[in-house]
Amino acid sequence: MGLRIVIAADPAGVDYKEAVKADLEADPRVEQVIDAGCAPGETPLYPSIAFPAATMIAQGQADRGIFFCGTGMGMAISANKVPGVRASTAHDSFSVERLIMSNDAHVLCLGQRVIGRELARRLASEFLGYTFDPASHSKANIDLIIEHEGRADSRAAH
Ligand SMILES: O=C(CO)[C@H](O)COP(=O)(O)O
Repeated sequence: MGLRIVIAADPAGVDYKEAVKADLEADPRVEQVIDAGCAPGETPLYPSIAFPAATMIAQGQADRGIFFCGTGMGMAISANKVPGVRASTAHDSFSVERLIMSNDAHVLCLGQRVIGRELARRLASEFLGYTFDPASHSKANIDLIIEHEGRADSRAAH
């Protein structure tokens, strides 16, 4: 079964979102592309786009996300506030590889004001090519993050 990818951007990242969206729609590894906005010409604040987009992953409606803003950082910070979602900016091939292989992340965040369009398109494609190995030594790190989130949730509930 193919990947379900949610894409999202604020106004500073929308041009790259549109370019990557076209790539994903032509990618045989991708089963579904979900565009969580914004549309060109809209002017939302980035958290208002990132929260619902990341929630789609937390709720199992999407497998991974590729989010865009000026630097990639605001979208990453916002996405990480959604429990269960791991997101980071990564602007080179090695970091994108480790984002999956070390961090089992769900969301790659890219900065339209930081890297060129062709590099963004390439990194988005590379991001889909990796699958986390649950037998790797990195699993213990991920488990500790998940355990911490569980504790944080139970504290919030009391
Ligand atoms: O890059 C951004 C957030 O990390 C966003 O696209 C622009 O944010 P701003 O500098 O607060 O306008």
